[in-house]
Amino acid sequence: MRLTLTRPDDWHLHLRDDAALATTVPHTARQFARAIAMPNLRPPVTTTAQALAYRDRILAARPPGSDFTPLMTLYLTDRSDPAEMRAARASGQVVACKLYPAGATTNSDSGVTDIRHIRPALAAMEREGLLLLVHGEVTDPDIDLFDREAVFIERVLAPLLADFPGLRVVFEHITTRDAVDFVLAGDERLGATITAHHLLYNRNALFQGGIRPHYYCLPVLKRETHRAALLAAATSGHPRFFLGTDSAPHTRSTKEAACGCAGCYTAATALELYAEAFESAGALARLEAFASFHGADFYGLPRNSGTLTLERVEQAVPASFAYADEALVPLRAGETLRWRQASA
Ligand SMILES: NC(=O)N[C@@H](CC(=O)O)C(=O)O
Ligand SMILES: [Zn+2]
Ligand SMILES: [Zn+2]
Repeated sequence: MRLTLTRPDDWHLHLRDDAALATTVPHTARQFARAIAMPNLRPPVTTTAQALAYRDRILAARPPGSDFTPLMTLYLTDRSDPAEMRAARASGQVVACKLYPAGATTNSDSGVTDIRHIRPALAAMEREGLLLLVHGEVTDPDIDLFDREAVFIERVLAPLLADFPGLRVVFEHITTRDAVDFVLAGDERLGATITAHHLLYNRNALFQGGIRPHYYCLPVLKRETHRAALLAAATSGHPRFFLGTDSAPHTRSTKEAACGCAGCYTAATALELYAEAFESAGALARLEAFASFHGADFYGLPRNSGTLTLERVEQAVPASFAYADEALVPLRAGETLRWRQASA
């Protein structure tokens, strides 16, 4: 069996930088025409000049003949300058800014400590037509880790949407039924990305016979009722849910550690993982819209031409990839996937 889709885009991706790009860029370029390049580098990408320089490094890592296009983002901080938003828009390469609540996730220590600090920047984004992408978790240590997304909706996201009625917002890597319901109840300014791993796994995967660091990401996997709600949303055909892998590489030694990093690496087999999830719901016919249409439409960008074909032939996932001078362990390392990309 074969499944041919319009070439998809990844609306949430971590490519990292420098030597890492030699691994990450070819993996993503093999499947995706475009990807939103997350700005949580060290130091973070906070200016248009930094974003354009980062873009050049990504382009230089493309395989020969690849037309893969990174879409650039800026990292919001307490000191984000509204004037930077005009420069970002004028560059034609920066499409969005990313809100990381300070301390919420990997490389978020320069993130925003209070939304009030970025009100001028948000107003400028609204004027310039830049999207706001959010890591939607509160960082309040009194809030249970599994409740941080739901509390973010109520404390931060709902007021923010009300205060900036012209801002388009993507609720990134949603993990709960609460987030699905909030997006469904929202207007056309609010979209959401969903990862393959949150469609395929619930939190049991983290503890299957022992602790499984390669299933640890943020927001953390939730209980089965939430996974089921995400799968229903992704396969519903609703246009404001779209593909964002959140593929987030960390070296083996920083994952398999006493205090391991958050992030699952899925870019090398992203479409195969999504195909498994959609097949499990009997919804393969809806994969193309989720992967290739809804995101482009939400961002106001043209849909891609060209196609990607998956075939229902098993493939083994490598135990690891070379990554700078270290090893990178992908999700499902050493296991088998039901689908593989044809001839690429
Ligand atoms: N998702 C993750 O667990 N990690 C991401 C950061 C993020 O997307 O929150 C990373 O950069 O490693
Ligand atoms: Zn995040
Ligand atoms: Zn991410």
